[in-house]
Amino acid sequence: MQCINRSCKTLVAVVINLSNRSFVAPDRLRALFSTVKMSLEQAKQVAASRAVDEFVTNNCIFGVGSGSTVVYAVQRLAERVETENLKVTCIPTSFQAKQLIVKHKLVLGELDTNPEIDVTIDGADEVDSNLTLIKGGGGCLLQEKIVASCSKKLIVIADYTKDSAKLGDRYKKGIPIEVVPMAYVPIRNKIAALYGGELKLRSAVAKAGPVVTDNGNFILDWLFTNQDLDWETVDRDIKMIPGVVETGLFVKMCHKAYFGHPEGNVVERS
Ligand SMILES: O=C[C@H](O)[C@H](O)[C@H](O)COP(=O)(O)O
Repeated sequence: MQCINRSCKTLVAVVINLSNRSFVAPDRLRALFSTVKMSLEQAKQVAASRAVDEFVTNNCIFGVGSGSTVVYAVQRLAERVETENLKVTCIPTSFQAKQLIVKHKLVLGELDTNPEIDVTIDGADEVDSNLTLIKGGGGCLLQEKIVASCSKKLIVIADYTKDSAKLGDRYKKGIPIEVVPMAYVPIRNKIAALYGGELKLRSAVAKAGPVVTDNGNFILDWLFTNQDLDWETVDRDIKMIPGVVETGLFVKMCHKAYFGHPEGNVVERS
């Protein structure tokens, strides 16, 4: 872990050198970036394992969140199911989550048969000091919010870079808003008129045109400018606009958050 810290410091030095226009060998730079990325993955993994160890119990109904951090939670869950012979029914929050459940040979459930979930473990794009969340960086906000709303507890797992005092301090891509495709322009205008900022239709990476969600909708990313808004009111106001399906604002839903650090420690907030 000291090695990771050293690498982070070296990377900072490299960036300073770059800004001073000193020469840096590309291979060395690539290696440093990859070390920092590795340490972020380790941070996600320790947070995920801690949450699964603390909240998953025998016979529980378990909501499986979406995103890269949740991958580690499902891996840890599969280990525990195997070694402790646990019975856990998993409710997915996305196509990705469903694939993870199937890949790890876990029991797949659905809200039709399990409308009450004991605990859901999910990632987040940003978590503020009140446990208000921005979610939906991966486009899964709608099913994530439905599953969270059916859960006795929503537990967030994240690396330390998601831990924020105020929304917008660290996550710069805005608040995702899932909308019915035909309404994206009027919705964009109405939100800008209500609260300001800029709304961008999210573009797909390996496809021409916009991202289409698991539910066949579009995503607007709202780059808000006022960080001191009452997020509960904002969430309600935006959802009143016809054509808005859901927002990535999760207010008063999160029970506890675990932030993993590269050194292996986990900071908890509840
Ligand atoms: O739509 C995606 C979800 O809200 C994710 O939980 C969120 O984007 C965090 O993902 P990651 O764990 O990859 O940072």
